[in-house]
Amino acid sequence: MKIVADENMPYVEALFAEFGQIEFVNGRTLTAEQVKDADVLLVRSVTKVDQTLIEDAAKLLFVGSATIGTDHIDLDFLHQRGIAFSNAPGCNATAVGEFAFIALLELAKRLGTQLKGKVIGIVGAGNTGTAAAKCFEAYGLQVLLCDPIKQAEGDSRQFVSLDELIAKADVISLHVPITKEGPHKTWYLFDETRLNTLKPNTWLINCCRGEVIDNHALIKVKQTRDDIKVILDVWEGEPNPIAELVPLVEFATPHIAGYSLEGKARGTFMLYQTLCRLLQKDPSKSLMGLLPPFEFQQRLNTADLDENKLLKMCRLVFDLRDDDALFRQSFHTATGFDLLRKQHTHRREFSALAVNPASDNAISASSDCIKMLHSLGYSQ
Ligand SMILES: NC(=O)c1ccc[n+]([C@@H]2O[C@H](COP(=O)([O-])OP(=O)(O)OC[C@H]3O[C@@H](n4cnc5c(N)ncnc54)[C@H](O)[C@@H]3O)[C@@H](O)[C@H]2O)c1
Ligand SMILES: O=C(O)[C@H](O)[C@H](O)COP(=O)(O)O
Repeated sequence: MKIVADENMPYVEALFAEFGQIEFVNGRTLTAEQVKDADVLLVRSVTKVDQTLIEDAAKLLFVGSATIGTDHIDLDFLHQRGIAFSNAPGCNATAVGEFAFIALLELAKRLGTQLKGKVIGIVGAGNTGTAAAKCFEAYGLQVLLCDPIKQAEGDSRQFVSLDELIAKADVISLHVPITKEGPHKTWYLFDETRLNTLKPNTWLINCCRGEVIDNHALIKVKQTRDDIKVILDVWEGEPNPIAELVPLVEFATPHIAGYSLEGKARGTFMLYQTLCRLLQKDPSKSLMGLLPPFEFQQRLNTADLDENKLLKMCRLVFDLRDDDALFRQSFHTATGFDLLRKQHTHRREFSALAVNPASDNAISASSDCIKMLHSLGYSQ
């Protein structure tokens, strides 16, 4: 069996070698010629899988995308050809939720203010939106959810309309898929008109898909409204963000919100499980067996865990400032954006780090802080 896999997908060798020969390819420049004799194709969000790419791949039985989003896949064409497909829903949701939380702590620090006390509006209450809400709620923040689709399906959580969310939230975090049609289409959901309705001093963070915000309109609005603060992990026209926008953004990263080692491992592992099912084979590997331990010990006085100290704890797993600095240095070169992603050092999720009270410090104030850290996702 021949497996063609994106070279930037960790753990493919460890999980798929048992099925046959693996050929690693550059997913961005993948051609029909390279996939024509593949049985299995494993891709990331940068590969457009459509008729042009796989028309001649007569043996292709499975396409797997180690991503949450499926906007790069022509699902109808795969269905027509009878090729099995799986993405990896939820694989990197925790990573995205923690990214949004850490990024907003960083923004508060940079602006000399506090995240504590802010009202957070989450647009799209699926896997990543829910993971983000979990972090904000663990920190005691009020969260408003907007998801008309889930609301219509009878989801038991409380929802608000987008207009109400914009009017009430201090922070807006975007977590929708990109859709170009229908009553809830998200392409340019935040166009110039909507951006102009943001209340003064709103913080806007996008870690879903770049085109959910009209980036040209955002430049225009930011030029007259510096009170709005923006964090962007995703950009219109990736891998070529509009250069003029970058200096207007407080934190800029190259589509790596989902890049935790755990998230990457889960993504590849979910495709492995699907292929095992398809081939009616019992999986011989385990997810936990893939992840290296994260060893770190530090004595913290958690009795007074203020926001500064909380941010320091978050920086143990992910220091967003490094990615922001690297992005500004090299996003504008021809291959800069993709190289930043390829060379990204996968961070760990909060769960990789165990937090326990020191035996001589088990007073009730510290145990509240420890409970909060555990609710955020740190292990016991
Ligand atoms: N930056 C990254 O690294 C990264 C990582 C993972 C996912 N993503 C992107 O984030 C998107 C969301 O991921 P997810 O796992 O939460 O997906 P999901 O499908 O679990 O949730 C998306 C939610 O958005 C809701 N929605 C759709 N249209 C809406 C609208 N107009 N208004 C409000 N809600 C709407 C849906 O009902 C759904 O509940 C993915 O499709 C992917 O494009 C980015
Ligand atoms: O849809 C997703 O899962 C994310 O956007 C994902 O993090 C994209 O990462 P890539 O596949 O480009 O490595």
